[in-house]
Amino acid sequence: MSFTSSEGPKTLYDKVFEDHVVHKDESGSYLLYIDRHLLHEVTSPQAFEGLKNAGRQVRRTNCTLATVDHNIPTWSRKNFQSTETFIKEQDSLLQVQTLNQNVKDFNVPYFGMTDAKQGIVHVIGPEQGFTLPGTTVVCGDSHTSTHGAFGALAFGIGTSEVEHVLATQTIIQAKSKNMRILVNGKLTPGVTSKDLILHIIGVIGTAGGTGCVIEFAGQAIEDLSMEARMSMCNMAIEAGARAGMIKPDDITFEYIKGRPLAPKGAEWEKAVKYWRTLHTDDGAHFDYNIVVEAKDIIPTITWGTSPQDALPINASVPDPTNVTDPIKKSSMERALQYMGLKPNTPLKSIPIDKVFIGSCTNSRIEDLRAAAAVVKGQKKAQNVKLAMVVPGSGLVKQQAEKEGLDKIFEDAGFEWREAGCSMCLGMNPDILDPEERCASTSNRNFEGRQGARSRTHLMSPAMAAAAGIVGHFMDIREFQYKDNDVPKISIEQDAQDKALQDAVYQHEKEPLQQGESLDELEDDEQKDIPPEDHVTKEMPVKGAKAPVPSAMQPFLTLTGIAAPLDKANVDTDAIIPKQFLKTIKRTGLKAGLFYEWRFVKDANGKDQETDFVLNVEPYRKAEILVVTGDNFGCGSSREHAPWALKDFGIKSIIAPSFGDIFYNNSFKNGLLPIRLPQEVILEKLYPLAKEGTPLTIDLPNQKILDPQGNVLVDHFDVEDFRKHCLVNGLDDIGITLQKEEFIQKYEAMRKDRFSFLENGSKLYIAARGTKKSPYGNTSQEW
Ligand SMILES: CC(C)[C@H](C(=O)O)[C@@H](O)C(=O)O
Ligand code: SF4
Repeated sequence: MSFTSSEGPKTLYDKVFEDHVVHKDESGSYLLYIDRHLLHEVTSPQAFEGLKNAGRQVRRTNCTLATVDHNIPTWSRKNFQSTETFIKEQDSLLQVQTLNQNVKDFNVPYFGMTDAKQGIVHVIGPEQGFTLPGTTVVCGDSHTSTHGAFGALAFGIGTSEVEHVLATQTIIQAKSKNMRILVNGKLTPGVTSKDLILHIIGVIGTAGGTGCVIEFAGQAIEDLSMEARMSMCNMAIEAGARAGMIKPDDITFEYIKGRPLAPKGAEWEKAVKYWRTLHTDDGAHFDYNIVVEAKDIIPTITWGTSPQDALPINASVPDPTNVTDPIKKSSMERALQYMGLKPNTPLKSIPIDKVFIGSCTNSRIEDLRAAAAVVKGQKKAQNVKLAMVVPGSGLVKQQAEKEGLDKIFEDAGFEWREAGCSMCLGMNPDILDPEERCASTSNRNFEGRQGARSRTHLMSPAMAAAAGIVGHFMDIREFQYKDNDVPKISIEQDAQDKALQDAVYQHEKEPLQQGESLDELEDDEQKDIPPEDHVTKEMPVKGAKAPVPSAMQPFLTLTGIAAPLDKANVDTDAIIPKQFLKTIKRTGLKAGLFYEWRFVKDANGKDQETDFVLNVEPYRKAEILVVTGDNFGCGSSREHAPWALKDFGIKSIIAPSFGDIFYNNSFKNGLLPIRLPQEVILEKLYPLAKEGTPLTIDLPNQKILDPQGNVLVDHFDVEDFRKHCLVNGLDDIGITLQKEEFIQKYEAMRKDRFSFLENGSKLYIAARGTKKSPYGNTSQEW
């Protein structure tokens, strides 16, 4: 039974999407059921607060799994006593404590700091078998696209949507376009999926996938291990896509089988039968088709401040004098200045200061093995001040230690750390000093990403490790390995992986009795789990007030000063840098808006205003932003970006295109993003904004006018449903809760057809409070 029935051949995305439609309204907007919801401490506090204020509960705790990752220090937890003593930064501590409390209040399964299963949210989901093919997976985090490697429809959402999913287990979605990136042939030795995805982003650009779900297909993709597939899909968001997907196959099933939250026994068989139907049908329509020849790709790194600034390692730093497009030329000049690079310098000759091996892109066991293979028997270069290796989860760490990888790194002078996001974003103490250059396996090289004025170059784990050994970037294919016994840049899944992984899981459980298999034990455990449907439905919510209708200010007509911004690819890290994300409130973010662009430090370390447009009259009172370049709000899912803009007084942003998640988040906060062709902006709106002339945005009539009432733009597009909500100041959750009947109908169908999804994270709800800490402490968070 399907809730929608479109005829004809379908793409993988079409199939998964259609199998989750709860309701489609007249305006064409869909309500989709969410199977898996991951939570972390940065984007959830305001969502839980919203639930509490409205007296709402978590609809399905067993579809939910929480962990801490962004804020936590990566230094040793051997002497861990309490979160309070371990986390020194008070704002980081507050976010972690808030999550600790929220998971208790709402009975959400949680891997806290004393749990060996804790780790980066996109590492733990797959590792536990929580992420499954054909599921919808969301998280208040842009790199949720990672989970698409399993043939799941997985995408990042903002905090308002986190609240929506917690309350309703659904999300309001428009259908995306289908894009296929076909990678023909085989990758050559030394070339990994990280090189492949950097190459692809270099070709299609960071806005290339906007509005699309990308399916990665072809021989080179099918040959990839699950871990390598995850690195690919992880960075689909850097190509601007809503999600990345790869058809599930035997490699996928083999990876999932036996994981703690994966279906077992007959449910496993039923699941695999369904999962085998999840592939693009012959003749299915793709809106965009891109073909890449695997043999053409060589190890690739970034030189600039956007993931699209990717080049083969044997290239040189680009020269802006060769660029004619003025916007591209000036952004290249700025990037080179920021990165401290001279045009035409060979990439291989650039020295580095630090190495970071980690992040949700490349912190899994296979990544660590590839890096260890390079490092084995070698020593970190003298000029490299720090090389740190941060495993993606406690379980990855344990496995690496069993294999002796920690020793290999430490012998070479690399630091071996505890799991977390770490220097990928530096919300914890792991940051670069100003102007330090880092060889990093992460996914974003934005300005200030790894610390104020930091310089990030993205690359594969083996390339980052090699840079740490020789002290500058190098082509991994030319690297002289010391020890031939260790696997070199393995792209294949090692069968031993899972055996070891299973051993780790087993260690986590009660010791097995003689003759008892792990499978049997898990089946028994699952029998003990109380029959759940809406486990928390009757649960009193601590701190809950009487239900209040939450409504926004209606948006009708806006007349205001429009600030001109002549930039492309303005990412949400630039709109609101990471240090301002450590709040548990939605307000008070004005001071952080465009912080690195609005302020410089004086000799006394005090903030002084720059000549950035919002510091100049009359734009200090701007209510509209007129942006000339594409892809405004790309990158992170942080809803703090629209919160900060709103706090400043901005109510509408006009740009040629927007980052998908930012676009969504804006509407949820009463902020109107308007897409217009670049030539219209340049000809009609930008000149008026430059001279300080106010603009009028008439949302009901979808027009833009000048102060005399002359029509400048006689039509802009906005989806009916979004317009309806803005014009009437309506709250999405309230609207969705009125569709309870449809949600229940879907859930009844799901219980039958997708019974193998029912348990979800229930194992950890039942187990809560009974397990011992692997570190031997009695933990309050356990
Ligand atoms: C903090 C979170 C909102 C953010 C994201 O969405 O990506 C972070 O993980 C990042 O990588 O910038
Ligand atoms: S991109 Fe970095 S900060 Fe964001 S979830 Fe991944 S590891 Fe964490």
